[in-house]
Amino acid sequence: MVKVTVPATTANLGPGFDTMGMALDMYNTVEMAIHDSLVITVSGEGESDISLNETNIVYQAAKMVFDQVEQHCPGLRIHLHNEVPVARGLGSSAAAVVGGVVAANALLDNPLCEQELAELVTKIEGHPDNVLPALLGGVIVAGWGKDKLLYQKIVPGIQIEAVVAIPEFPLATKKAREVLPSTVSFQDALFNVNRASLLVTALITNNLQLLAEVMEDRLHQPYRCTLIPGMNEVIENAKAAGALGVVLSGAGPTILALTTDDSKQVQTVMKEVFEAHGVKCNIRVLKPILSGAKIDKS
Ligand SMILES: Nc1ncnc2c1ncn2[C@@H]1O[C@H](COP(=O)(O)OP(=O)(O)O)[C@@H](O)[C@H]1O
Ligand SMILES: N[C@@H](CCOP(=O)(O)O)C(=O)O
Repeated sequence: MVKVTVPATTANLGPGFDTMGMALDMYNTVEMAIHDSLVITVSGEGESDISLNETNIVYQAAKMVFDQVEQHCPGLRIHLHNEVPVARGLGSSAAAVVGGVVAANALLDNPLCEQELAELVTKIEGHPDNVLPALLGGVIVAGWGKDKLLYQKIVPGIQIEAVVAIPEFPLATKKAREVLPSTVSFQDALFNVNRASLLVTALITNNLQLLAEVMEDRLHQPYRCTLIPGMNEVIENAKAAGALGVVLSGAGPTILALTTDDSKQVQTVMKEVFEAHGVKCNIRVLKPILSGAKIDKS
């Protein structure tokens, strides 16, 4: 039996749409063993909603590893324990995909190397900005090159915390991608190239002042705010309360505010402004983590 622990992630980080993401200290676990049939059990977040049959994406991801090494996928006994809320923009699907792939690879004595795992989870999820930080930890910048996935892990030297305001309503990433435009203006494209480049620079040089200035986006947030009541007001008021960058976490609806010191005021403001717009939310204070999926084999 193998047990894989996978972190939550916050993808995009504002301007880094489908390109940048960061691992956070909230975890899902996947326990997997070969069995005479497929048996899936779930506890924690999503325990009454997550599929218990072949459509479960942890199983689907695991099966793709067996397919890739041209081995028949046996029956599997899978237990999932989830801390990551489902369809809230904290990488629950990414944690499921990474957990399934890493667990199956471990059951097969790790035939797939890191690059192969990174490319497989990205192909399954469709973009690298949540699955790669879930796999590798830290902040990841990634995208497809001509014939391979290009990625780089950044280890920020700055001590920051992430206040996340997690609305009680779910927003499926698929739905949040459907509202995105097929084309954007040259000015908006240039804006995001500029801010994403400056964001990477701020993280590498530990420049907090620059970080606070550049976590802005024109490619996805202006369109997704129509799906999340109070989103823009939560972002603006959290910044006014002293947060550094405040962005939509992944495809939402969670809003993430980076802070460096006492975040009590930021937490209060985020909760109150969401509630003023009829949205109940949970507030969690998370920390960026530098490690990704971890395997325990017994
Ligand atoms: N622990 C899990 N095990 C299996 N499937 C999961 C798990 N967590 C999430 N999922 C699947 O991922 C879907 C949510 O993915 P998505 O819409 O991308 O939201 P998120 O922003 O949380 O990644 C759920 O509907 C469910 O099908
Ligand atoms: N770049 C994607 C990221 C989705 O992250 P998730 O945690 O919401 O699954 C997007 O913004 O659609």
